[in-house]
Amino acid sequence: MGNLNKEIRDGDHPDITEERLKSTFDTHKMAAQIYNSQRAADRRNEITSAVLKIPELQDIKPLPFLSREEKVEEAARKIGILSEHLYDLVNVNDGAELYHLNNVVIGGEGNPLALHGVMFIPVLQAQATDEQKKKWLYRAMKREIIGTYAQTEMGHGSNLRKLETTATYDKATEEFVLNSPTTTSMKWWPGNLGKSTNYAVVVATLIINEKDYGPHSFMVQLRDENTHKPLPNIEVGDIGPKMAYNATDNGFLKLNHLRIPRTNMLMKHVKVEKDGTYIKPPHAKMSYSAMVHVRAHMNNTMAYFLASSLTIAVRYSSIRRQGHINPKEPEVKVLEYQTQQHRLFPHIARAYAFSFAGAETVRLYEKVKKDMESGETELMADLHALTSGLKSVVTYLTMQGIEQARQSCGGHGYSMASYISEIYGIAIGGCTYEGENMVMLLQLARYLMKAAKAVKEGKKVEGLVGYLSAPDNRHSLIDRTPEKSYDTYLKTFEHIARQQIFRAFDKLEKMLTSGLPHSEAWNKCSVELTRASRLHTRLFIAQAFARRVHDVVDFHIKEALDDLLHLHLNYELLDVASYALEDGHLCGEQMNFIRSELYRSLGKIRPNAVSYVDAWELSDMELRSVLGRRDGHVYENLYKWAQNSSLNRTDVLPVFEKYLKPLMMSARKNSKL
Ligand SMILES: CC(C)(COP(=O)(O)OP(=O)(O)OC[C@H]1O[C@@H](n2cnc3c(N)ncnc32)[C@H](O)[C@@H]1OP(=O)(O)O)[C@@H](O)C(=O)NCCC(=O)NCCSC(=O)/C=C/CCCCCCCCCCCCC(=O)O
Ligand SMILES: Cc1cc2nc3c(=O)[nH]c(=O)nc-3n(C[C@H](O)[C@H](O)[C@H](O)COP(=O)(O)OP(=O)(O)OC[C@H]3O[C@@H](n4cnc5c(N)ncnc54)[C@H](O)[C@@H]3O)c2cc1C
Repeated sequence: MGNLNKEIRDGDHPDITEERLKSTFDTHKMAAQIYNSQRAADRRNEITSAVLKIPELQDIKPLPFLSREEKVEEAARKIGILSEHLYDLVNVNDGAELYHLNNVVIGGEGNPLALHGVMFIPVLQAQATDEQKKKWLYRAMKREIIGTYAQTEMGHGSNLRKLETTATYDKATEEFVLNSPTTTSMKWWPGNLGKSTNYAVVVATLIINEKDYGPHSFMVQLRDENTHKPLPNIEVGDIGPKMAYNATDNGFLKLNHLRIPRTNMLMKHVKVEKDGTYIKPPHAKMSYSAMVHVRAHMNNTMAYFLASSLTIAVRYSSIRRQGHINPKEPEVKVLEYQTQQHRLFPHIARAYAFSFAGAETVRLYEKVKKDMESGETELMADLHALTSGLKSVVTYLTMQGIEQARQSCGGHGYSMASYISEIYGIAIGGCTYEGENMVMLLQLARYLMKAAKAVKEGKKVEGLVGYLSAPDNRHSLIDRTPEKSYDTYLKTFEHIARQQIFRAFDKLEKMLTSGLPHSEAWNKCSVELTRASRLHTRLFIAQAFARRVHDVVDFHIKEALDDLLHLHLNYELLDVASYALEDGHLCGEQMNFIRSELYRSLGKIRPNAVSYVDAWELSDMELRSVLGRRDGHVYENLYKWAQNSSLNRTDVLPVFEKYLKPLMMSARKNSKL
């Protein structure tokens, strides 16, 4: 039998090889769990190998040494080369293959086609009529035109009802007049809007006969297809550097009474007829589909960002030696410290959990998308609730995990050589885009409050909130039953979420009965409401993890995932235990049990730690991290990496003659006086 860990190679750092030799499971079989099939895991590696053979697709130098302009240019250069090889490298109809190709070749900092693939094409697929698809979608798919999704304005992002960009129907000419009447009405933020795209789906408030019909989507050509110059009545540009994600030209757009044909409104579900008659869509929020598309996929993206940071941190922790546990023995790998394990391993478990919850979410999304094709909208509310909660919880916990990974690398974690700070910057954008996290938690809370009301009225609720009408134990059975089952944990999570949902509900009801208007009462309860949403979502994540482990057939993979799940349940429960201690559902003795199970889990995970992260099969090319190198040879490469610094081009910088020398000379002169 070969090595179970597939990353073992001759010449690797012995400390990392030692870790890999301990693996109890086949890392490539584990990759099949993470990427949802063996075929998908194989394809990732095939794509990476093919890319490595194309010299023009390699980074010209480490990305942190590029200026913003160079980053934008480098991403565009690679997009150009990629299009020559695209059909040989991937199945272009497979989103996961395209996503992987992008991560390997370009990375997370963005590229001119980022929004084209993630929002422009999906919005046309979901909202364009067949005729409109012929006109724009097929050209977009061939990349004859490049587009983006322009919704957010300088003054409004969360509250779509107050978008100031107007699309006023002119019956006489059968046109919409698009206008940005104020500074705050300028579109502000859309990815690639600034410089790359020549088309955009612009979301504007529809006005017919002075009546406001709310946000609707319109296709707008922004630039000439040949010269790329902005068209008349259009002002467009880049919004400037950001915390990260700087290869992307997030942009602004001002429309000055721009006229577009009536047929440029995306009209698959909603219509404005020639005479200005408005025909409602089957569901009022069908036009929000592009946002739901991204939210549904974000769990997997976040799992990927988290796993990338952890791969870097865990590999580095296995070659970094510092200090002693036994003073008579050599310095230990920092991974031996319990604090280091506690800092990293629960986040490894979360990365797996997010990936499994993500797979379930994408399945539901695909079903709803298919239903919507035929005007069926029943599951839209469930999907919106689920994606709103997950988007918020997963991005927030990812942020925590990446920062822990950075700190766990000590000083070198702070260097861009680790690349963790860039991953952090990119990932935390997710807390804001596609709906600010608090706003989206409150969307889920609306759904939860409706379910709580139904239960209070004696109705049975099902599906994602089914547990609200299921029987509950007064006391948790953790450590109270002979068999060790995850059900006792999941029931405890259910209890906690249920209690909080009803606590928020009761508080809200009390305020409403006291005569407070709904919106004011809602605001006064909103912290409790967001807590309810978080607990409900964390329950869903734990359940999704347990469902996946339950379904795994391979004994060794099941055992390894079971260890991670055990860690996850104990760690997460400790994190929210105060809710269960409050009403005596858990007692001090059970808390001691959960804590000792957590520490036991850390020890159980330890031998497989490197293998759990290796199983994500993230190549050196896509990690772009000196600390996270597969071969563990960090130190000599840190030194090589620093040679790229432009400050090292000369021994003496001009600033010496200009500023430092005069400063020192004058100080010396003064001290002689
Ligand atoms: C939802 C809002 C907050 C409120 O909307 P509004 O219309 O004002 O609400 P109300 O009238 O009050 O109605 C509320 C009711 O409506 C229900 N509702 C709301 N939305 C939906 C929905 N989508 N589906 C179903 N139902 C819905 C809601 O439940 C209420 O029902 P009820 O009354 O309680 O019964 C809205 O204002 C809003 O959404 N705000 C947030 C704005 C937002 O999200 N903006 C996003 C702009 S675009 C953007 O940010 C883009 C970012 C790009 C990032 C790029 C990086 C990408 C990386 C990710 C990679 C993804 C990979 C993809 C891979 C692939 O493509 O294959
Ligand atoms: C990297 C990045 C990429 C982006 N890409 C795009 C894109 O391609 N296309 C596009 O159209 N947009 C894009 N955006 C914009 C993004 O979607 C919005 O910034 C986001 O939806 C948040 O809206 P906002 O900026 O108006 O935040 P605000 O709503 O102003 O948030 C400020 C604060 O107010 C709070 N708040 C607001 N409303 C409520 C409420 N009702 N209840 C309680 N609290 C509230 C929020 O929680 C937050 O704390 C992008 C943003 C980023 C950072």
